[in-house]
Amino acid sequence: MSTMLEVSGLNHQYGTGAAAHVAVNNLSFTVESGQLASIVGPSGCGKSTLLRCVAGLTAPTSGEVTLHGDRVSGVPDDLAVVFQDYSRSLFPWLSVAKNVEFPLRWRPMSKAERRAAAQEALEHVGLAGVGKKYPWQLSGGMQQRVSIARALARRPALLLMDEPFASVDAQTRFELEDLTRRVQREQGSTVLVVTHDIDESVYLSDRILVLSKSPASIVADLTVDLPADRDQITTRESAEFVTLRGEVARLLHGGAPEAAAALSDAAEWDLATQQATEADPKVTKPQS
Ligand SMILES: Nc1ncnc2c1ncn2[C@@H]1O[C@H](COP(=O)(O)OP(=O)(O)OP(=O)(O)O)[C@@H](O)[C@H]1O
Repeated sequence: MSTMLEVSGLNHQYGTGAAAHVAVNNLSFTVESGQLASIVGPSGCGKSTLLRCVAGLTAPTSGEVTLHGDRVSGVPDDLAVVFQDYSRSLFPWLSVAKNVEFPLRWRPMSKAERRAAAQEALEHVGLAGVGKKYPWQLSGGMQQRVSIARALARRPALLLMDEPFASVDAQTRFELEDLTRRVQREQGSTVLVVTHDIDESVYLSDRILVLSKSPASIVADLTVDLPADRDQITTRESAEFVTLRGEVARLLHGGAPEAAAALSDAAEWDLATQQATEADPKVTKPQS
């Protein structure tokens, strides 16, 4: 396997003097071509800052990022990012097909080739029939599928995903995790996912980089030795999954895996309660 991404001695500091805040501290790692790696770390530890530096959206204070050997300075043409907030990343005035085609406008492709690439990407994410609709006519999960299709249409050397499923319900999240794994394997893509969800990092990945509290540094680099064919029920019940989840939890929280499971459950509770409250304001979360 060849190295697709190399991060060397990366530091990032916001502000200067008394207001300075070091968000990322001397991070070094590589991601091999065709690998699906997750970055998991506590809230505010610097995950998004790291991702922005990798994407060329933020210049690191020091250190270097290279993509297939080329130094990243500005957003590389063959890199795509899927963000958490699909509602803000899709253009509401463009049809779904036009949204997916949009980043291809700068490629040396004919209109027909762009249209075909967009259609193929939509088929990959199970949305072959919705090209003429507008994003606001789709469910949240479908909109996030469109964002993924838009990223895939560019056949990126590296696909970055920043908390990509944090804004959808638990069932849709499972579907999107499976979709990501399937598409990644079909296309042999290299994917780096940032998540705060321990279970998701284990289920999705070939490898997990666990980050420390702020400023982010790597506390562990774990290989996920689960079968390539995964299933949301049997994989999550397997002894290997439970052991690895416990290991990540201990590294993150320095405590029992149950504590981390409770944290993950609490996050799902919050989301479910928020959705239920929007539907019926009388619904409230029970006090623990
Ligand atoms: N533009 C900015 N200016 C100053 N400080 C910032 C800026 N962006 C982020 N920070 C700070 O840098 C630290 C890391 O932020 P970052 O968003 O990278 O963390 P994160 O791990 O992605 O957080 P979360 O999991 O909550 O999304 C935080 O303390 C944050 O307040």
